[in-house]
Amino acid sequence: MDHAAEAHRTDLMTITRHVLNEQSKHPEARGAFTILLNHIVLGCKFVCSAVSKAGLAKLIGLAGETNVQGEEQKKLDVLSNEVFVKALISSGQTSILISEEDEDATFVDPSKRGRYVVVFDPLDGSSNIDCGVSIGTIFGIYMVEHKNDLSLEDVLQPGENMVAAGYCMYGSSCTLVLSTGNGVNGFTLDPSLGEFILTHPDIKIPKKGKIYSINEGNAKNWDKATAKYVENCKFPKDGSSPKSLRYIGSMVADVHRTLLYGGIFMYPADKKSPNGKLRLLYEVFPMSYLMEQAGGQAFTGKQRALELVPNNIHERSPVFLGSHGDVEEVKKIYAAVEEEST
Ligand SMILES: O=P(O)(O)OC[C@H]1O[C@](O)(COP(=O)(O)O)[C@@H](O)[C@@H]1O
Ligand SMILES: [Mg+2]
Ligand SMILES: [Mg+2]
Repeated sequence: MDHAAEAHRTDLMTITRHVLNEQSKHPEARGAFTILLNHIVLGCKFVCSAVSKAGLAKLIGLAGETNVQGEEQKKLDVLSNEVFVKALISSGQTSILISEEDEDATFVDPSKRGRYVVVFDPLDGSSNIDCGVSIGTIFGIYMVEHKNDLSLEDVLQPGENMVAAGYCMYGSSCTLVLSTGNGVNGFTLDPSLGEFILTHPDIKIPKKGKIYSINEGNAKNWDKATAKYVENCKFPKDGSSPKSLRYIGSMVADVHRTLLYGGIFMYPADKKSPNGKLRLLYEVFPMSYLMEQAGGQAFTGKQRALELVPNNIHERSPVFLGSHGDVEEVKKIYAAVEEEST
């Protein structure tokens, strides 16, 4: 066999094997992270299976109503939350969980505690469930030094302190994108094997893209800088071609496209929502972490997103993320508008 064929053969890699390889780079690691990740993967497979039956579940009773057997049908976002909370606690590796669906932080029982704090959006883009459009799960992972005397301070850390982040997209295929701080890799679930296989190794976002992604319905409330940037996407002053607009309304799907094709995804602050819409801990931070790891940028309109320090677990933040060059343009426009006003 020649070398090329040999290399091709060794490329078949499951997500577990990939994480074990990463672990071997840290001699002090004892496998706790691998166990945690296996449980996140389990949660993703579970939710993927539930999402694929979402339309069928409606045949026997609307979500949130009672089905013909008299059983309560759980809404998919509630079900997904239960799946992830159970999967994470039973990993034995978590200490605090923050979920979009739970008002308060969950402090894991000391007998089941590990060293990791997991922040997650169990089902992102839930308004798209009923029309079969891609939705997903987003997660970020922090590590705590100690397992006792834990407080919210252990969670309210800047995004740059995360040790890993990722998302799983439930779309035409089930795709898990992960970074453990050493680049970004994408895995696709082979349903017949029940395994996530490495299909997108070492993802790098294009330096500039041809797509912008924003909810244009909010235009009347935009600030000057956002309006100017979007105008420039449509009528570029440098004579280049206008960008195309794509907006799905599921952050996971919009960010996934941005990561693979390049361009920019924006959910800015505006007059109606001065902090934007997206949640800092479990939407903005994990996606910003992945973008930076793939060579892109994430900016809030004022600063690098990953440097923000959250004040509360469900805090919101504006975000502009994507290709390095496109986010750079937004930064320049914000700086110019700021200078004009001083
Ligand atoms: O409908 P809008 O205002 O454009 O908001 C879309 C954004 O809201 C979200 O759906 C919020 O996520 P949830 O479904 O988890 O609440 C993002 O996925 C998406 O980017
Ligand atoms: Mg969400
Ligand atoms: Mg959600």
